[in-house]
Amino acid sequence: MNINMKESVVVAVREAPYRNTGMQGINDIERSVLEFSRECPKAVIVDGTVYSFDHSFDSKVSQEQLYRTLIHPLVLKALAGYDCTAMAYGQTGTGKSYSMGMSAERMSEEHVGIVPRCLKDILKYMNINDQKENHAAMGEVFASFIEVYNEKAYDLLAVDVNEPLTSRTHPRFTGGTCMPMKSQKDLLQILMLGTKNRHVRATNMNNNSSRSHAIVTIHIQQGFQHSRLNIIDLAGSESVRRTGNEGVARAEGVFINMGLMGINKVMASLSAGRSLIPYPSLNSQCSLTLLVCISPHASDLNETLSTIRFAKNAKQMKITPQLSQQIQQMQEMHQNRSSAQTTSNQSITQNLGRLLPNSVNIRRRPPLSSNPGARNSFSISIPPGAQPNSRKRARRAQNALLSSSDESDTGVAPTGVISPTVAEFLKLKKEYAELQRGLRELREQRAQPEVQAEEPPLAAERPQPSQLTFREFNSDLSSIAEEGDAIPPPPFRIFTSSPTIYNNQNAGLLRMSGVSSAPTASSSGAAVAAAEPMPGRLSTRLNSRQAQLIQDITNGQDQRPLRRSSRIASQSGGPPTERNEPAERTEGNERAEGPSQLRATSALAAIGERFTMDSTVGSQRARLSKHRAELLSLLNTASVKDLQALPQIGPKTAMALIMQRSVLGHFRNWKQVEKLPIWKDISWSRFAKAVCIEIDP
Ligand SMILES: Nc1ncnc2c1ncn2[C@@H]1O[C@H](COP(=O)(O)OP(=O)(O)OP(=O)(O)O)[C@@H](O)[C@H]1O
Repeated sequence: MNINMKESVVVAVREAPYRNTGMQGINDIERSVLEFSRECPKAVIVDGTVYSFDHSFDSKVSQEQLYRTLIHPLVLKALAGYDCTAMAYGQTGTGKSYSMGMSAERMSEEHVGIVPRCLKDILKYMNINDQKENHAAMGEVFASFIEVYNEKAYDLLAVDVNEPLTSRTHPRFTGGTCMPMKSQKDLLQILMLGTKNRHVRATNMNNNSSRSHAIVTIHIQQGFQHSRLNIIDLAGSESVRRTGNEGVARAEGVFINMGLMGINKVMASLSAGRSLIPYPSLNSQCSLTLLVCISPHASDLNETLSTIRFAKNAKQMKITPQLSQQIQQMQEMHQNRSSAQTTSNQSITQNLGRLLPNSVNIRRRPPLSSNPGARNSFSISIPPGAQPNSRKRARRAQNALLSSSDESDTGVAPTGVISPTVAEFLKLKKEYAELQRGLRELREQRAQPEVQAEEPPLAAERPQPSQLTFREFNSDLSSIAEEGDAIPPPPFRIFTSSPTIYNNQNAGLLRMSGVSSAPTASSSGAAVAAAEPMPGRLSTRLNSRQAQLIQDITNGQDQRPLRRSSRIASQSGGPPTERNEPAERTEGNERAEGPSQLRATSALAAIGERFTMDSTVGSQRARLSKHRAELLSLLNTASVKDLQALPQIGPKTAMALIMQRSVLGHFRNWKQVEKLPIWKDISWSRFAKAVCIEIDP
């Protein structure tokens, strides 16, 4: 799923079922004023006029579909650190509370509403489970439940719910009692308490009409990062005449309408570009998803049109979602610490460009369009007198709408800010998969003898180990492993399991045909050309090869091959470079790769050196220690993207590492890294094995 973190306002419309006939469809007595068309899923036709929103749901939409399409992206945004609000608006009795899932009464799976579904996903993504020990949890989740009744806020979870939050005992609005959430059971409890305490009353329009605006806030705490997901069920707009309310109920109705008017004013202010809005969940930095519920009844047409107007105005709001301040500070810290990273990222991109086929797209996103709120909020009117074939015309209009909204989609571009967000994860994951595919293809090409014979790469053109970028190096590791000719056995216990480093996801398996298991420098060129795909597990193969090599070393025959660049150089007739010699770095290279990049590459080069280590235990230990230090410094400076180039580090782990690093300042040692709550099950030991830092020297 592609989520635009900067998409500010999403507006959807949902048709309510018929009040008397339930879901049976068109009522005999009252005609429906709403029409939906499959060809134009974003539009709703209200009494012949087409209105287009971001989503349009008829009365048959399930709660699950509604949640997945409309709210799930908001949950991901909240997890990525944005404050978000989902709000239901509409006439009384049109299903706002039902959609939002504010009630604890009807909890069969089919009818579960938005609040429980949000919490379920948030707990899942944050790895919070009350059945398990929460050592692997990514943070904590809390929830509060308040209502605004007759213009006063009440904490529905407080001991004394009749004490308004704004009273003297609470000099400042506190946001209500926050309860820790570890499971759906915890949520059910607060929903039950809240529903019990919330003001509801039977009216002519709804047996269980909410008389207050209710707000469930899910607080997501990840390190210093605190984001909120507000889920608001507004009380329904009502006409005193139609509800037939008298006395207190009538007064409530007046307050409800006043409150809704206040929200209208806020929206007008936001549309006018003002940013100082005294509403925590409806402001210029909070992503908003608005669900408007409308009635199909002809007798409700005025209210329906008024609701549609509200929705159209909402779409005009100028909202720029911002990461919470703490995250922004952390990002700044991170950017300062690795200011050279941008340059290095660029060089990674350039270098990857060299390595990858043209089809692999690693471009940055284009900048944000100037007015993102202005799209998808338009309508086409069919003049009432212009029948008889208004439906046909409406459909034509819809088609026009469809194509124009598609065009506008391409016009609105997401931000160019590279933030460690869920969208980034998804995008990076995709990019990485493409990248690996590209590398595989490239390797396959390289493995073809005729290609090699035609254009042997010159040693000078080949990137030397210390010049390699992060991913190149990784790919180099795997391609070296694939060539399979150069891997020395681990002569002491530290490396007994080190072959897993080659067995990362990049590794397509190749075997050497017609060459010995430990080829010499002179044979290695031919060996590369003779490489061919071989099924099976690399680690198993390496183990048998190790055994052979251990034997060779024990017999005093050091047949370690030269490094890859040397082999290639010898292939092209040039002089082989010195084994393990640090690559010469030109001035241009220095500039292209920032310090952190150089650290990254040298750290990885240290991993590479393991292939050609001397056999003395002392020097091995010294190298391992250097390698560990360099890799740690890499962990302290690398970006989310770069971290993912390490074996066993996926987007989530990379992001979690960055978060932890921001919280701790930097990682002091590997023990500290090992203790981080980000490693699940055996993921730490896998990672430690894969990057060869598993045993303290
Ligand atoms: N899509 C739906 N499917 C099944 N039942 C629904 C649906 N929408 C609403 N209902 C039912 O209609 C009734 C009124 O819905 P609900 O109380 O959610 O309306 P509301 O808009 O919140 O009203 P109010 O503003 O007066 O509180 C409830 O009994 C609810 O269960």
